[in-house]
Amino acid sequence: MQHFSVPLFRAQDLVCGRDGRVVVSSVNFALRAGEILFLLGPNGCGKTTLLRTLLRSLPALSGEILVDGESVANWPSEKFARAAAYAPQSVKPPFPFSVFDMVLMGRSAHRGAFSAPTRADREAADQALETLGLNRLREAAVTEISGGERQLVLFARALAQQARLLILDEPTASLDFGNQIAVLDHARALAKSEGRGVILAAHDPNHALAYADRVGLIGRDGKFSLGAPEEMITAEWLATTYGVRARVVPAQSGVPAFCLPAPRGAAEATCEV
Ligand SMILES: Nc1ncnc2c1ncn2[C@@H]1O[C@H](COP(=O)(O)OP(=O)(O)OP(=O)(O)O)[C@@H](O)[C@H]1O
Repeated sequence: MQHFSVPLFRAQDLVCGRDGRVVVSSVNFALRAGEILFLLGPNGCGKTTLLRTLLRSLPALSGEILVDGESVANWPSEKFARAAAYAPQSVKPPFPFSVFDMVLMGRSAHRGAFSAPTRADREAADQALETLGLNRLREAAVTEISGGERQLVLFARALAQQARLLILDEPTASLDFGNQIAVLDHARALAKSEGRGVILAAHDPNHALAYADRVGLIGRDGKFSLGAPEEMITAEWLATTYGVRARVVPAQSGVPAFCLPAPRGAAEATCEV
């Protein structure tokens, strides 16, 4: 039996890169069932590189990845895919699969490569479409829907995979305000009600302040650092990382902390911390 204190997922002294060049270093974290980890950092700092390394689709330059305390280095890909599901940044697929077939692809880890989908596979795909309000697009070609709709389809495909760990690359980037909150609420429900682990790359610090249990920051130098959201997302960090003056309002009376950027040229007094 799994001891309760063993994290669902752990990255240990991980160094990630492209073509042998180090992009992100000093990655150390343990994610427990029920936790949400946000990754934040400027464009090009290495969030996708790190996520793809965690997923083993890019080789780690050094370090180790463990699921339930076991190194995944030699796991067959089907076994790893049953543990970890991925929704990439929105991409336009090369073939006009139907939305339903695209979501059904999330089930391929649960059956042999050449086996027909089972009833359980179809039910899982239907459930994911229903959850995200995508039923009306069920038969639409994924090449003929909007960018935001395609992003929801990629999230639905990851949901259909029913893995214990969800890795989401900017899942709200092309979504309207309502769908951003719906996706984040759903990710939180999966963590808090079903005990899944969620790792999510994002750009909006307010999303991390409202939804993260912990935040991993990647600096422009590629160094990874980890902490509680309000420890990591400070006015100083926003200024040095993005050159944005902002006021960070601490959590109070059930309202999560949030940051309020001041437009350049606005009076200094508007963003006192
Ligand atoms: N396919 C690739 N081949 C080689 N280098 C790449 C490739 N994709 C990205 N890079 C480089 O790797 C570094 C990290 O890129 P990555 O996409 O991981 O950053 P990111 O933080 O996810 O960026 P963004 O916020 O813009 O999505 C950058 O220097 C980028 O130019």
